[in-house]
Amino acid sequence: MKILSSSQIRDADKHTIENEPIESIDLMERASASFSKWFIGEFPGKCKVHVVSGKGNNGGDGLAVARILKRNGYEVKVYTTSDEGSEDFNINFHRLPEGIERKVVDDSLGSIETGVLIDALFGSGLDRPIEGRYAKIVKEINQFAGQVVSIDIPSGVYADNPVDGEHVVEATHTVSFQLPKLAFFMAENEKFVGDWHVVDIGLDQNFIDHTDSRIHMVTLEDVRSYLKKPAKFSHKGNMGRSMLICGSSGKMGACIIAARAALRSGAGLLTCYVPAVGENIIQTAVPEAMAMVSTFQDYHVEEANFKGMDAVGIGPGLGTEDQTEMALRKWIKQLEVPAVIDADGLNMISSRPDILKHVPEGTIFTPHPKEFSRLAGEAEDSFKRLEMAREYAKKHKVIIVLKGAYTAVFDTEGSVYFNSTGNPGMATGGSGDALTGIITALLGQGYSSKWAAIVGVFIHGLAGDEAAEDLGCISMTATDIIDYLPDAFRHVEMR
Ligand SMILES: NC(=O)C1=CN([C@@H]2O[C@H](COP(=O)(O)OP(=O)(O)OC[C@H]3O[C@@H](n4cnc5c(N)ncnc54)[C@H](OP(=O)(O)O)[C@@H]3O)[C@@H](O)[C@H]2O)[C@@H](O)CC1
Ligand SMILES: [K+]
Repeated sequence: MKILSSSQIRDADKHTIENEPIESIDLMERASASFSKWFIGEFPGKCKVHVVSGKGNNGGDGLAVARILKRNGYEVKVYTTSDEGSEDFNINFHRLPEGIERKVVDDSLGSIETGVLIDALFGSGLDRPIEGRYAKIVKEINQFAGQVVSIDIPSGVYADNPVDGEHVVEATHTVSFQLPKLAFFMAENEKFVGDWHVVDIGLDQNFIDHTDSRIHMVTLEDVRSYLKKPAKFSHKGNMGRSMLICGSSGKMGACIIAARAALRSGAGLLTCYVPAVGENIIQTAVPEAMAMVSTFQDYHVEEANFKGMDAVGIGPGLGTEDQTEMALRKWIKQLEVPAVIDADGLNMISSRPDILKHVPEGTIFTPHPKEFSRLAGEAEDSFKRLEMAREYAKKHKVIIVLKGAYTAVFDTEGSVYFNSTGNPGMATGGSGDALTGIITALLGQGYSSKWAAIVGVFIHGLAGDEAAEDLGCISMTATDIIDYLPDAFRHVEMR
């Protein structure tokens, strides 16, 4: 699914009005009906609803929603910051039926004790920080003890830029029209956006399809269409020969997790290249994998032999010994197959950036934000980090998997794909090692680097979601994520 900027959405809105054709006020009615349908589903008990409307079209939506909810049996009170506003605001202001309490407010809503508050103060037309009387209203909204539902976007949040003021509505839910907004994927906006939802308002799909956007959200349908099904005559040899270069004394767990995840992701033949300390451990814990053993006891020092391999995963539990760093340099120089580099592998590249020039095009890096800042420098905010990661991926011709609440995959052409699965329970030791194993296995099965990363991240998150459903976010471990991989793959396969 594409993510469009505010101005692109405005163009889609204009195009729809001209070409459907539909009057602007009727499009507002359609949007408000979609919002109300969501609202009624979420709050079926006929609670008291407080609608706070600004003077623009976001406020106009609020007024139409007030009318629709009243018709559906809710007790509704409307607060407007003026009695006049945009053309469509004015029409909906006059359409407010009897029986809806109205209040034109200056800088205070007055005391609101119960019910649900709908925030329609500002939408995508916000163009400066919220100040003065509006700031006081936002403060009151944030002091309200009940749930706050923002129409389209929380007031004070910009769709495409970082928040620049102190006064921003902290919504429990945000119901966005047609498409999600880039702002929803940024960690610092989580407290403003709450849980977000998208409702269809019937903007011209053809227009959206032909609008150029390099920002996407990966959906189940996307992954479904890219998932390779094993051919009828497949055998272990053509399901990919993959190698994981992993482990050091005290860090063999990372290796076991990556190996198990790779096997659960369809790796045909898996070899784990480990230091001697790891031989018995890996052979016992993961009997399905072969072990290639370094002569050195505690960590990696030598060249691995990649001959006959289809994909390589480098990183889980490697440690950052100087000699391992020397080895990493050699591995990277002799890489001729697709590879994913994670964790200690990335840390070593950060401390020796000259290694970068030897990294083959299309290699996948899977940093979390801290690892990314070691690679590319600190970013002021998530929007800047997004631009930095996009530039880094383009410049070095690598695929970046930037891990976070919404893990983002950056391809070498400047496009970014936000993942839509996963939960906070996955921020647990070993979770990243599992992802490395999954992506290595997919590379081995012939997925392009970009789609191995996108599909791998989605499946990893989906397995985490299935695990969380049964076990809860607090108790789940990386091993649980692996145990739920079969469910996740089945879920994607199901039609
Ligand atoms: N996309 C779609 O297809 C559809 C979109 N729809 C809806 O339209 C919404 C966008 O509406 P919108 O353009 O009228 O803007 P909105 O946010 O209501 O602001 C209005 C005015 O507020 C002002 N203002 C700005 N910042 C300010 C500040 N800090 N402090 C004080 N004032 C400030 C500024 O006016 P100014 O004061 O500069 O004259 C601005 O023009 C969108 O979010 C969605 O809900 C649906 O109805 C139908 C389909
Ligand atoms: K709003």
